[in-house]
Amino acid sequence: MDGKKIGFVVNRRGGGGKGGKTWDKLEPLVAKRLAGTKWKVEYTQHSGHASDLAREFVNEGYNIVVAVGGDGTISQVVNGYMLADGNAKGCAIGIISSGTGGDFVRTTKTPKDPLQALELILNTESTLVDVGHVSASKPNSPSVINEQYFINICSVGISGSIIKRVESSSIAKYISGGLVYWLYTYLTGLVYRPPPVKYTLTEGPAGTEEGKEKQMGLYIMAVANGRYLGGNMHIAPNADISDSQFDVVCLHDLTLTDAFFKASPALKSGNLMNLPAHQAFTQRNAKVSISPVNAKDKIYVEADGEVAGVLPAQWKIIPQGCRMIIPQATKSM
Ligand SMILES: Nc1ncnc2c1ncn2[C@@H]1O[C@H](COP(=O)(O)OP(=O)(O)OP(=O)(O)O)[C@@H](O)[C@H]1O
Repeated sequence: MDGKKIGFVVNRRGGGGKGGKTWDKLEPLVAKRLAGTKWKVEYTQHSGHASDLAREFVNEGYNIVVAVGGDGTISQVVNGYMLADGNAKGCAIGIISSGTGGDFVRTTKTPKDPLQALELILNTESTLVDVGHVSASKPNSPSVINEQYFINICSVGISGSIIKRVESSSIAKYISGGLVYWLYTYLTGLVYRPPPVKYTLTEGPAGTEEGKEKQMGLYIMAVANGRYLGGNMHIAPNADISDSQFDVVCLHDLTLTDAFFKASPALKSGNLMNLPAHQAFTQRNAKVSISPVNAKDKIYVEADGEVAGVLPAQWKIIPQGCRMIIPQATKSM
């Protein structure tokens, strides 16, 4: 750690307060372990603050920025890092997971134990991983485009509706994050009807099969860098965070019965491709675009578990855009 500077971005609210508890236990050990090394902790004060803090750490020449929180915090740290050009500045991201869903660390196999995660950060070389980028319309001003990075999965369809309901919910402050998510997943499942959308996978020359615009009734399309979403749904079992491509996994034109009795169990077990081809497909792509057939349909896009906008939206991958300290075995998954 000679001469290195380490910044910790701590979301004390992550995992319904688990982030704060994790950090309080870890801080004395960090102080001991990093004696003689320059390190600093900053606490998030509001939603989105983790991005600003990560950007400041990168700009101040920190070599490692550690996200202490859940998928939302990791995602915001990645956004700040990308905006500050962290890779070019020789900075890497570390993760101490203390959130609710923990989907990204499930893919990277980052230890759940905070002490083990800290030791990993202090003793492992960083590796280059891909970063996703999405541009989507702002929900209340469709002419304004929201651009952001994501590290795990960005999805649209029922998942976007669930996240939108969770974020707007007034009961969220009274019951646990996991329970709120579970509740809205079932409620949304009952009322969701796949809206018609147009989509293109990979930009091929107009008129060719590659760049051809197609149409479907959208149940869910996951533009995946990582493998899990929604707290352990194994939606993209073959996704690789360093192959320079997304795994695009799509479920479409499902009836309510098929969604509950076929798609949900298949999602949990990672066997989506056992569904018939007219209801599911998976494809490797670096670029994706989707727009609603009916302009008035508000179809929500979520990125790393937070609302990122509404359709129309476009995705592109930034190959090896970010340095991350993750277990070595996940380099070539
Ligand atoms: N001080 C704060 N006040 C209010 N919200 C905050 C604060 N700090 C962070 N947040 C927000 O808390 C949200 C949730 O954080 P995070 O994703 O780390 O935990 P989680 O949702 O419990 O875990 P997961 O995303 O893994 O399910 C993020 O949207 C973040 O912007």
